[in-house]
Amino acid sequence: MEDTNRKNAFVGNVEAVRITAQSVPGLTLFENIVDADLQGKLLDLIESLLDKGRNGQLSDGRKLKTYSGIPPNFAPRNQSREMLQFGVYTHSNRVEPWASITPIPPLIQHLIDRLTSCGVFPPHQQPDTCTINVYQRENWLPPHLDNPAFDHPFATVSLVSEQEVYFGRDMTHTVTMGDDEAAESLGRASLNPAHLRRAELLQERYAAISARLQRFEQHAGSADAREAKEGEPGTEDEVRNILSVREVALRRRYTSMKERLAVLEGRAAGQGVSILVPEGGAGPSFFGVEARVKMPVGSALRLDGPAAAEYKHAVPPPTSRRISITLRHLSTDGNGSRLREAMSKKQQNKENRRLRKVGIKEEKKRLEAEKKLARRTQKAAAEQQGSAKSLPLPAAILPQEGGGRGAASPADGGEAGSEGTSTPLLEREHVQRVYDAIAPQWHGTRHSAWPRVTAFIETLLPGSVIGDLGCGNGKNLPACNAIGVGLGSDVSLPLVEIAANQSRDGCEVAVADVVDLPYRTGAFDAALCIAVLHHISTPARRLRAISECMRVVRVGGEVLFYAWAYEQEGKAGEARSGHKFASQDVLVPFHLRLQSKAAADDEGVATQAGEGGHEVLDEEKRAVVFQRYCHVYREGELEAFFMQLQSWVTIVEVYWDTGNWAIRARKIA
Ligand SMILES: O=C(O)CCC(=O)C(=O)O
Ligand SMILES: [Fe+2]
Repeated sequence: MEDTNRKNAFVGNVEAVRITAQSVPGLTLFENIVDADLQGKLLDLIESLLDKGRNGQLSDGRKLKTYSGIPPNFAPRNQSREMLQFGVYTHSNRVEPWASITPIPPLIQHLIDRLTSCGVFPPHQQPDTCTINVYQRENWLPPHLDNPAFDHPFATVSLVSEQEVYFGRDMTHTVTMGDDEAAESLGRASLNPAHLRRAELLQERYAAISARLQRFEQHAGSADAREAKEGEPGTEDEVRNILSVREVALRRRYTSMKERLAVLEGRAAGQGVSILVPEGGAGPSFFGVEARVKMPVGSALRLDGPAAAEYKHAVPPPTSRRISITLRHLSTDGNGSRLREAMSKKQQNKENRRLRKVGIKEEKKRLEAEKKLARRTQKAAAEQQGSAKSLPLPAAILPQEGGGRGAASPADGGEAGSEGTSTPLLEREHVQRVYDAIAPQWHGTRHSAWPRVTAFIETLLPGSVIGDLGCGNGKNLPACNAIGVGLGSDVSLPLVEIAANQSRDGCEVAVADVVDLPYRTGAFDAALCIAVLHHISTPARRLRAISECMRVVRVGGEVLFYAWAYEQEGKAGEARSGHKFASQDVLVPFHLRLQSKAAADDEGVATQAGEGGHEVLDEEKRAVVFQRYCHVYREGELEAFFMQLQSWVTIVEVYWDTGNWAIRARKIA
């Protein structure tokens, strides 16, 4: 009785309902369906049920699913909202008719009656389910079609604040959480959301980097140039040149991304759809939006025909807290029985199992990530080993300090008077030539940065300019480019050529010996020198390589060095390589499969160091065996070099990682 009175009172208070057909077929907006008085009463009911739900008090002796909070795994993305449901329970767009839930309350039934009397619902198909969505400012819903178990039409009433709803047949979305990207594209390659997001990130990075470059340029002409020693790049002009080369490279990448962005936007416009990116960068972006419908407070939006069946709808984050009430009718099957009855016990069990799985999905993801890290660490150890045992290096072919070069002849380029900067024959034959020849096969098995190297890169400030000194095939460069800009150099041209293509937009790389780097003093914010020092054949050149790496970072910048360790036994629980070295100076064989050798010969890469190298054919294994020179470092040996640089370099960290000694050092002056 009480209910009937209310109904009469409310109907009398509402102004004429305005009905607007929208551009999407089957979509109709009904304005002024709910007046302030009815909204007030609905909000009182909703707030009191929310209070009870949050406190676990919505129960009639059984556990009721009437209230659901935001699932913890959705919370970081805000891709959700609090919910109250009546009649039938739905969860992530799945209908679960067997779940215990409160029946439709009289006030909601009153709202349904009102909608029916205004022509929103046909009298013969009154909604029997209700979902109330409570959105905080950052909450949103991704593009979706409502579960087909619901009849059409269905309708949503909007309360508290005005809200836009998006429609699009191929609408997709991505989510950006600060600097993180969780691409959730659902197809449509022509509007690949990941491309778009990359462009935005690049734009942010560009701004950060160009601000830094400007500051750099202001100082460069004064302090650095004056301090520059003879023979080092550092005069004002040289500084400006290097800066402008770097800036041109950045600008080129930036421009190419901007162009790609414009093409995407143009293509979208040509298809009559738009791309909507969140203000401030964080939040959901929507792609392929064909219509945007503003729902005033108190309006109802009815979806029927194509608007319900073909067009996805999405709810972007509201400008302030918003509540919606969606009213739907659960389908009947051919026999007139409800889905609840039609769903067999077996199906229900299957569904329950699936839901439990969803519950442990997060845990599984975590375990998978852990396993992946362990696999990568093992792989790093395996990469280090090579397939065959190393041989001690005959002492005679080791270059001698103080001008002698062992077996190298003067024509090979003497070291006297050049402070060890010209590459000795041993390194040219047993390092550079080997890598030149094996580059494609090497690249095929070295895919990503080692975990602790990645961890170091990820500690750097966004926009950092990072040198990868001895970059090999460039496997560290994508991680550098994800934070800022990575510039790589390596002694092997074929490897550098591979490295150039490691990132989608290309990488800035150069051919250089690490003992003589072509970069201006202080050019980088940080640098890597990974698996390089063990290929350097004399103590003078090792010292020179370390000080070159330190020279090219700015004061305050850090360099991470990794070099192969003589000690191959890790501590208990650590990954170990199991390798035993016969001596500290060794030749480590690399088996180049014959096919690759032929391919390499075709490209002329194996012949760069001249014909008649050291490699031998192993017909049985169908491989050409190259010998890589390595000097493996004993504990403390690398630190000793740093002692000599004490006045301007300090060691921050020393550790053993899967068969390598690692040193993180900072430039302090
Ligand atoms: O809150 C809205 O406006 C729409 C809600 C919705 O689409 C849904 O719950 O399926
Ligand atoms: Fe929906």
